[in-house]
Formats: sequence, C-alpha cells, structure tokens
Amino acid sequence: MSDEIRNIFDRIAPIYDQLNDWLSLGQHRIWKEMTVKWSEAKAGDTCLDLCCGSGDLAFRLARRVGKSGQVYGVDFSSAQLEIAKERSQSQYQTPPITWIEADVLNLPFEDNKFDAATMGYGLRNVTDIQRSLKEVHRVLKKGAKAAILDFHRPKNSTARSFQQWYLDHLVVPMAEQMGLKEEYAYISPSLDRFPSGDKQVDTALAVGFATATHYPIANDMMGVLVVTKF
Ligand SMILES: C/C(=C\Cc1cc(O)c2ccccc2c1O)CCC[C@H](C)CCC[C@H](C)CCCC(C)C
Ligand SMILES: C[S@@+](CC[C@H](N)C(=O)[O-])C[C@H]1O[C@@H](n2cnc3c(N)ncnc32)[C@H](O)[C@@H]1O
Repeated sequence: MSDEIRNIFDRIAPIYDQLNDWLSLGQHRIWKEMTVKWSEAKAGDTCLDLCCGSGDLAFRLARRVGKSGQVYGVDFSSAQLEIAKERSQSQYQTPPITWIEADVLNLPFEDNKFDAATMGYGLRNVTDIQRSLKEVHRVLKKGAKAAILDFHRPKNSTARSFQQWYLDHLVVPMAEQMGLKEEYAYISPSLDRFPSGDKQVDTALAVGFATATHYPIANDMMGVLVVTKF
C-alpha cells in the first residue's frame, strides 16, 4: 500500500503545487500558514516538516526559525523532494533546509530532537496513523508541539455534499485533463477512511501526547490537530 501511495505522489509531483493552487483557489496557502503558526515554531528552533512533499510547510517553517534555526523536510517520494530541492535553489533560503528521503513511520532521528513539527496532508496518507503519531511524539522535545493539517469529512451534511461534489465535479475532472484521474480519485476514499477530529484527538492522547486539540477550518472540510509532548 505504501508503494502505491509513494507512486501516486511521484506521479503528481510535476503539477502538484499548481493544482493545489487552482483547486483550492489559493486557500491552501492560508491553511498551511495557520498550521505553522499553531506549531509555535520560533526563531532559532530546530523544526521538522513530516510528509513535506514539495516543501510548502518546510519553507514556511524556515521563514519563522530564521538563519539561527534548522529545518528538516522528510518525505518518501523522491519526485516530490526533487521539486522541493528545485524550489530551494530558486529562492534565497535562510536557513538551508535539509531534505531527507525517508518513511515517517521510521524517522532517522534521535529522540527529543525537535522544537516544533508540522505535517500537511500527510497523516491521512500514511499506512499506520498510530505509529506515525508515536514517531512524532518520540522525536519532539518535551513541551514541543506538532500541528497536523488534513482534510476530513465535515459533520454537516450540506458541507459533506459540497465537498464530495467539488471533488467529483472539479478536482477529478481537472486532474483527468492531465492524465491523473486515478491519482486524484484516491482523495475521496482516503477521506472515508480518515478518522474524525475527535478520534484523532483520542489517538494522539493514547500514544502519549499530554494535550491534543483538533481545530476545524475551511467550513469543517479541513482541520488542524495540535498536539503537545510533556
Ligand atoms: C493542498 C490540498 C490538498 C493536498 C493533497 C492531499 C492529498 O491527500 C492528495 C492525494 C492525491 C492527490 C492529490 C492530493 C493533494 O493535492 C488542498 C487543496 C487541493 C484540494 C485537492 C482541493 C479540494 C478542496 C476542498 C475539497 C474544497 C475547497 C473549496 C473551497 C471553496 C476552496
Ligand atoms: C498530499 S502530500 C502533502 C505534501 C505537503 N506536506 C503539502 O502540504 O503540500 C502527502 C505527502 O506525504 C508523503 N507520504 C505519504 N506517506 C508517507 C510516509 N509513510 N513517509 C514519508 N512520506 C509519506 C507523500 O509522498 C506526499 O509527498
């Protein structure tokens, strides 16, 4: 299953950023900025962006930690990381971001390393949510936060119907124009499998986080799970 997921993101890498902009009417930038703010990353911090993809959240973290900080972006899609590296070169980077091709279910870092972490549209795509949250907990310093942004199914039936309509009539047809229908058709069933905000909180507390809060955004079509390690 993880090979299938890796292949999806390898294949969509060349158009991923552009489609996100078009399909979210640019709103994803706001949702990502909110996520980085909720991570409480600050100047001088050492930060981790899990499932970094083409680097959107890692770049935002870099701007917050400044030249005295450090940022690591981890993803198992080599094609996504290539895009992140290309983007790195085309913009003045303070600090330089370290891009690592690895599985977030088995992070190549020692315990208690990071002052803050982000994960944007990654938790829904990993094959073992509990294990992923355990790894996040392991590598965070005591008192550190992680902010985890993802889609989910809204509670409100009208919002759910709109979300599904949007996916069926805008997202997948636009992806189909680019020969990526199957890759984007994957989103809907991934939403069906993904736990609600309340269940995400329960899982986070069960793996050992001292606090876990889920903030619905975008009319409850997205959400940010903020967890703290004590
Ligand atoms: C940045 C966004 C999605 C990232 C993303 C996550 C995935 O799991 C994927 C899986 C397979 C292919 C692609 C992705 C993927 O791009 C969010 C913006 C892009 C969304 C595809 C747009 C969908 C937005 C909401 C359903 C509706 C928003 C309506 C509002 C009026 C903008
Ligand atoms: C929807 S993209 C999100 C990319 C980026 N965070 C963003 O916000 O645009 C999901 C990313 O998670 C990565 N991913 C999924 N499962 C992973 C795993 N087990 N280990 C590492 N990366 C993984 C995929 O390769 C993909 O780049």
